[in-house]
Amino acid sequence: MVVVMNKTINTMYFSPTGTTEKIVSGLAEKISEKIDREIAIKNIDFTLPGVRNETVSFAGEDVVIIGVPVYAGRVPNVLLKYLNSITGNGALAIPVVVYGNRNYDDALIELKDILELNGFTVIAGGAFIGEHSFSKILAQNRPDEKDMAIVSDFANQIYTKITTQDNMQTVAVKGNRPYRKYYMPKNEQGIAVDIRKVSPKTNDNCIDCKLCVNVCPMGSIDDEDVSKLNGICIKCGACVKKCPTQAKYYDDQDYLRHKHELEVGFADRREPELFI
Ligand SMILES: Cc1cc2nc3c(=O)[nH]c(=O)nc-3n(C[C@H](O)[C@H](O)[C@H](O)COP(=O)(O)O)c2cc1C
Repeated sequence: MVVVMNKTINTMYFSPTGTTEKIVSGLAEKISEKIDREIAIKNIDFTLPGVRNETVSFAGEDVVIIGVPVYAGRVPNVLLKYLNSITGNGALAIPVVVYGNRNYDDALIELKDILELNGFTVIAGGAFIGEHSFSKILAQNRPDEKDMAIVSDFANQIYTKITTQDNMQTVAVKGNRPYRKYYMPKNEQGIAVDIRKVSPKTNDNCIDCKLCVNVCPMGSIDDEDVSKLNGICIKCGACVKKCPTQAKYYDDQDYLRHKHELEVGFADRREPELFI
């Protein structure tokens, strides 16, 4: 039997430190390798704010692999408006969430619900692990080779599902409804602390290359004075991890305590979870 897949493979991701991009692109590449003809993967990287002003809509012949990092156990709230504006028109979707080895809580079910409300048919979903945005040691260098082997296996399963089922079955994923509240760090007394106002400082290593200005997903770093913020900071880690001279750092005690607590408390390796 010759299996024909007349689908266009699309990827969409928000990925300030690149781990979500690695999983989503890896999945798309592995699926397209199975298809017996040259196909181009269409990609929308919506990490930068300008891209999120453009409207996006799909059609029935599209397969869309869409990924976001897990922030506070949920889909990053700054993305909700954009995500809700994407139209599926019956396209098949594979939601992917990538988390920093603590937990993905209700992020995957939330992303799946958003996609279904937008008119997508959700046929598979996955939660993967990426190096934590706050840390250089928590889930260090993940996704790694072992993760990418699981990505490859997941791609095979997705390909099989798409090419063998006439009536695409939707998938159930792990998570609670109603969703749990946004996860909040606690201080030494066990009281929840709000680190939303925390933002990175800039030290003398800064060579004013403006890279941070160009990678900030909120477009918040002042072009003239890169130590100044003109908008909100979501603590995504892009400016800190991408700075070529390690000039961006945090000194907020609650933030640093939380980071340490995560590094100590969630050191045991977690493994990807696939739903299909
Ligand atoms: C504001 C914020 C909140 C986060 N919350 C969680 C969380 O609840 N659970 C978790 O395991 N990781 C959490 N992370 C870590 C990221 O989900 C993880 O590092 C992810 O791989 C980052 O994706 P990216 O490389 O595509 O930016 C959080 C990161 C940030 C910036």
